[in-house]
Amino acid sequence: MFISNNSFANVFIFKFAVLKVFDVSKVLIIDDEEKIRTLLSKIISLEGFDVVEAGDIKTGLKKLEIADVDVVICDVKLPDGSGVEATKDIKDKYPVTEIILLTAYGNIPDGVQAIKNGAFDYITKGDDNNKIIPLLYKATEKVSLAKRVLQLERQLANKYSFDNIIGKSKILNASIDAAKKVAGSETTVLLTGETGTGKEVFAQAIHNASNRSKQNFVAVNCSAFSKDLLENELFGHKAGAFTGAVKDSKGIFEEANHGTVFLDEIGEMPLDLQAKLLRVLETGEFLKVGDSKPTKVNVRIIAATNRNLQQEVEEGHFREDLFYRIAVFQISLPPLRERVIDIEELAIFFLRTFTNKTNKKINKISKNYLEALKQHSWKGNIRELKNVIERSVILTGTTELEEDSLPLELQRLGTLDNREKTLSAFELASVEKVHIQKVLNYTNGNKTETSKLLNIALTTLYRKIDEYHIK
Ligand SMILES: Nc1ncnc2c1ncn2[C@@H]1O[C@H](COP(=O)(O)OP(=O)(O)OP(=O)(O)O)[C@@H](O)[C@H]1O
Repeated sequence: MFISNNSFANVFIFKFAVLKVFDVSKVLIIDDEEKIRTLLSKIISLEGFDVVEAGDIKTGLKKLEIADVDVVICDVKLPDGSGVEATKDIKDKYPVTEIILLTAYGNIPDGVQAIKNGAFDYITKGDDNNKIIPLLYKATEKVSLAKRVLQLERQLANKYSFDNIIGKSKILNASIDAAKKVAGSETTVLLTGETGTGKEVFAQAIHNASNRSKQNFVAVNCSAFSKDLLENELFGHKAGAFTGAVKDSKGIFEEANHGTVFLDEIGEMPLDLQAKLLRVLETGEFLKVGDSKPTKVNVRIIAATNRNLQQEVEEGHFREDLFYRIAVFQISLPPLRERVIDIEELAIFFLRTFTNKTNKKINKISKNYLEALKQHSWKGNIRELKNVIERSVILTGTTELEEDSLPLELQRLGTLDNREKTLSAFELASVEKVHIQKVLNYTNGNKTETSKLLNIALTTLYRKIDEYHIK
């Protein structure tokens, strides 16, 4: 039982009408007494909140799955369990949602336990009538702040600007200049380049330098989904569109409304989705899966590919009209082997990143190590370099990165000045060294097992390890 006083509604509608400063928040009332639910619902709706109701915990949990609820007002004694216990389950599943418990008169322990279980607060039915609306405002304020923090954290994690794109080479700077010029416009941009050349980093820098920087930047990798999943990911769906679609769901285009959508690996997008994308580009409209009414959005598109899209068009894999629509402004990102001059700066940057993470005191990169980096062909570009440095930092126990901490395929088996001490890549012994190292890796460094697998005596293995300087 909750309110018996009818003047309650009038007092609070008057008192708090002026305080309506938040977006419409959704409140779920879980109470088995219909009269109370209806009255509470009326009062809360009059305050401008969007209200949903449930008569028991099970129905309440279902409503939580379907609606984006900010605050739950929950009775303690419900036909299928206790609201105090349900608080725990709800907070586990929806940590941002706040819960206000309605406890029985004089039952403080319930309230205390509810707060221990994560409730925002509790009020005593009938006694604390005048507290419900102010408490609701406080709870919704906490929810909006939590949502804002989540959004800011997401933005911060993605905060790339042109200033922290590392590299001084002319070829990279030409790409940066072009990107800076186009950033402030609304033009669709196509970034091309091999894998790991920094296309996503550029896309984020363009977004952050644009007028849309305070809005969402949402990235999707078109090659990571099947056709149906990608359609759902991009455009969202209506409840009931397919088995399991219990509630309306926003797609990436809606999430990024007023912001930027980054379509990575656009060359992998199936042809019929390309038609839908063209429509978004031309009209700003699309149909959600299972919907008959178009949804309108305002997004800027930045696309990226490591394929030759022109060739994909010629081969019939990519729509020509879409190609011309997205390739308005193309920026190509150079592979790392074409900007060897940037390798040192990048290596120092990643060394700093990983020593900070691991608390190691490595502050130097040896000449040989750097030379080996410069001679490598870097098919995985900056991503590969980053991984190589991370590996070396893990393996290094001194203050300097040495060549022997590099993967074997990067180690130059001998430099010009100490050729006599090391092995030429053509010598049979170099193959033996690599093979022993591989078997040692396979056995996690277990020498007895390694010698057995190699079919040599353990003493021979030790001799060879010493001879080839295997670590
Ligand atoms: N100029 C740069 N300075 C520092 N880090 C960079 C730079 N460019 C790329 N990186 C880093 O290299 C990695 C690969 O970059 P990114 O994901 O942007 O490449 P990509 O071209 O989009 O790759 P893919 O085509 O495989 O999606 C990331 O970890 C990124 O942080």
